[in-house]
Amino acid sequence: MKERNNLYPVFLKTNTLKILIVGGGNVAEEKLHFLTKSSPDAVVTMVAPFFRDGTRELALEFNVELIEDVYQTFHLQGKHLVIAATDQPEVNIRVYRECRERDKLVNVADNPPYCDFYMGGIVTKGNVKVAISTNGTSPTTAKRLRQFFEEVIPEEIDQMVLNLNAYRKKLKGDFEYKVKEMNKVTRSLVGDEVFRDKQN
Ligand SMILES: C[C@@]1(CC(=O)O)C2=NC(=C\c3[nH]c(c(CCC(=O)O)c3CC(=O)O)Cc3[nH]c(c(CC(=O)O)c3CCC(=O)O)/C=C3\N/C(=C\2)[C@@H](CCC(=O)O)[C@]3(C)CC(=O)O)/[C@H]1CCC(=O)O
Ligand SMILES: NC(=O)c1ccc[n+]([C@@H]2O[C@H](COP(=O)([O-])OP(=O)(O)OC[C@H]3O[C@@H](n4cnc5c(N)ncnc54)[C@H](O)[C@@H]3O)[C@@H](O)[C@H]2O)c1
Repeated sequence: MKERNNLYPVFLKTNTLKILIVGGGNVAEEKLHFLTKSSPDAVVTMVAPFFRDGTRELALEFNVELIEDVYQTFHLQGKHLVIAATDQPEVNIRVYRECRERDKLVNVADNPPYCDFYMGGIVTKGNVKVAISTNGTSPTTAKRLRQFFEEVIPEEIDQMVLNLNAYRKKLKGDFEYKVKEMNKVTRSLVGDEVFRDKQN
């Protein structure tokens, strides 16, 4: 059978969930960069004996706690999501194992078999967010698609969702009426051909 992406995307409230990144090198910094680009208010702790200068700058800007230490099991306490990105494969695998034992979601960066979840390519335009996954088959494609959508999705999309939100609040009627009305006013956003098969 043809392969398809069966992953289920969710939009995590990273301002209340606690994230741990193990490692402070290139890969850890890249993961931190994209995490804070999407979620500047994420609650992040990093543990490593060495941190890059760029990581220290990001940590200062985004209020990331840096612990200068080798990874120890107790660092997992209170964490919901864990990303392992050290250059020591045995440390990354230990983090993976100890997270699974504690029912914590874990991602060993760039190592698909050791990921409960993948980081995605992410486009943010105000309230609108698009997340991209290639099922772990081509991170480069995820990056290129992210760049493409950053270019083609207009900044004004945020004003549109705000206007629609305000319009919905003004509508008087039951849920069914509101659904119909919201679909009616947004019909022109998708091509006519969509309506040949669909009711809305
Ligand atoms: C999207 C993004 C998000 C982020 O990092 O936050 C992300 N990788 C990005 C970039 C990127 N990473 C790598 C390259 C070099 C290209 C290359 O070598 O092929 C580039 C491109 C570049 O840098 O140009 C290296 C790499 N990455 C993985 C492997 C292993 C493998 O492919 O098997 C290898 C080879 C390592 C090696 O050879 O040892 C694996 C993963 N990387 C993922 C996410 C997950 C899958 C996402 C999906 O489903 O598509 C997954 C599975 C796990 C994870 O890490 O979560 C971010 C772009 C952000 C942006 O630009 O917006
Ligand atoms: N740099 C890349 O773009 C790239 C791409 C693909 C794969 N990789 C692989 O990913 C791994 C990480 O690469 P990198 O460039 O980030 O390495 P790096 O040398 O820049 O960083 C390694 C980090 O791990 C930390 N570390 C080592 N032992 C630790 C421990 N016990 N507990 C906590 N932290 C510990 C170090 O202090 C350092 O901060 C390597 O195995 C590398 O081969 C790197």
